[in-house]
Amino acid sequence: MAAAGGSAQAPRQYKLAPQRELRVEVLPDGPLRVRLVAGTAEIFGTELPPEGWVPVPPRSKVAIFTWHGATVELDGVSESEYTSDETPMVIYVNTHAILDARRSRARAAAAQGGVLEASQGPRVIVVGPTDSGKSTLCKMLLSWAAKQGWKPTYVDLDIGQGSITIPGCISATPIEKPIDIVDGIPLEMPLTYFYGHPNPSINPDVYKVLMKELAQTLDKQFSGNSESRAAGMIINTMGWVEGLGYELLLNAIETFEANVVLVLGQEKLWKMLKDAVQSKPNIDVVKLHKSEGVVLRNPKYRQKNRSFRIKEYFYGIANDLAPHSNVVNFSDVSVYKIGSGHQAPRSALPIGAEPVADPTRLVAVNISTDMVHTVLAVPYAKEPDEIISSNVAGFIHVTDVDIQRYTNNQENLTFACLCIRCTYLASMFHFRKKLTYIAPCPGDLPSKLLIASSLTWYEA
Ligand SMILES: Nc1ncnc2c1ncn2[C@@H]1O[C@H](COP(=O)(O)OP(=O)(O)OP(=O)(O)O)[C@@H](O)[C@H]1O
Repeated sequence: MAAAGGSAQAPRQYKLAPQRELRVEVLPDGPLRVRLVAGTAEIFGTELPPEGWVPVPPRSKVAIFTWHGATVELDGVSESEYTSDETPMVIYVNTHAILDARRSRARAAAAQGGVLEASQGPRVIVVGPTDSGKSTLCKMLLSWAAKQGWKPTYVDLDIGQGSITIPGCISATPIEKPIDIVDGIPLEMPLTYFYGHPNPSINPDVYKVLMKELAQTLDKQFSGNSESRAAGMIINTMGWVEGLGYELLLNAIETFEANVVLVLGQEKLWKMLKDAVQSKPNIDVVKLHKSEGVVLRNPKYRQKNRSFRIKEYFYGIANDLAPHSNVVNFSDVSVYKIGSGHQAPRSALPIGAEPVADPTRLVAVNISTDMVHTVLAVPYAKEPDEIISSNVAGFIHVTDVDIQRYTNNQENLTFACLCIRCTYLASMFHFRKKLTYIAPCPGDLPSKLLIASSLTWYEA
């Protein structure tokens, strides 16, 4: 076992015996790279190429694992690095083999024109407390399946981290090849629904509605694509497994019709879920060991990581993208918030009816300086009432809201207030009312409708 730490480190080689892994934590400002010198090794299911250096992204915590033995070389500074032979990898790969057999059975059933249910591959949901290795296990199961030619669908319900697009979203995307060690989950074809907050307790009903929308859309896609249907889904979930969090997990199992529940590292949760679904014999609830290598991340780290995920959306993981700055008039866009939770006033209701909060109500919001530094989603919706069921085309980040910059250009002058001071000002100036934002691509926004959020990112 070898340890390391912060200061300059010379390139060093590790000879790994079969089924051993080298665990490395990369510093926030990296850089660190790895090279396979001999044998074969993989990072969370994706093989290291036989030649050349592979950069390991800053802040990442990885395990370089070998099935048959390998020598690897590290170059750069790390926060820590050590080897271990205590890994649950054999159990994980056996789980993959069972899922794979189910995929093959589903494909065969589809070829024989059997009943629709038989042609459905495994719908796997991975659950467990925070830092139990859920996202990592999902990556491995997806990459191993893709390596064998399947195109499983990755569904990410973890709005706290957002591994497909940004936090605050629930998303799904087909995985066509092992997940790239540097670029992560491919961004080309995600199906994304915007919740807008990193915590489902802010509006659990909206979270449930969005899960339902996503599940229905995937069902439609599967009905026309027997290969995707046979490959099935791997669903990642939040680490919140108590109270409302547990209720939402049950809801997710039901909504996505999961038939395999993999429970990581918590006996109590496994028992609770097993009891909860005992009347459904088609659901297998399986307990798996958590890897000792999983790194614990405190709330401050998670908050920082959320900001980095937002930054990466606009600037790229390697900081190699250049977002485009744009300006729109307030009158060119309409911003909505989903689910204010406000109750309709009694006066607006029929006599005797009690006001009930509508958690999925759409509320138009005024553009204000409070929006600076927040993320707004751009849905494909053309009408406001389509917003909740619409997936999003992308996101913009508000960099400035200009409400009161005066100009002496007197066109389009509108003043609601008729007091002497305003009337005087109105005769000289008009308010510009412009919103400035960055977007990943140049050009006009694909929709005039925007969805507000509580997600913020402060450009350094
Ligand atoms: N064997 C390992 N060696 C080193 N690092 C690991 C190992 N397994 C997982 N990690 C790292 O530990 C961290 C936490 O793992 P992961 O994100 O999979 O947990 P999680 O249960 O999904 O977390 P969350 O609570 O955010 O949902 C990640 O940075 C991951 O890369």
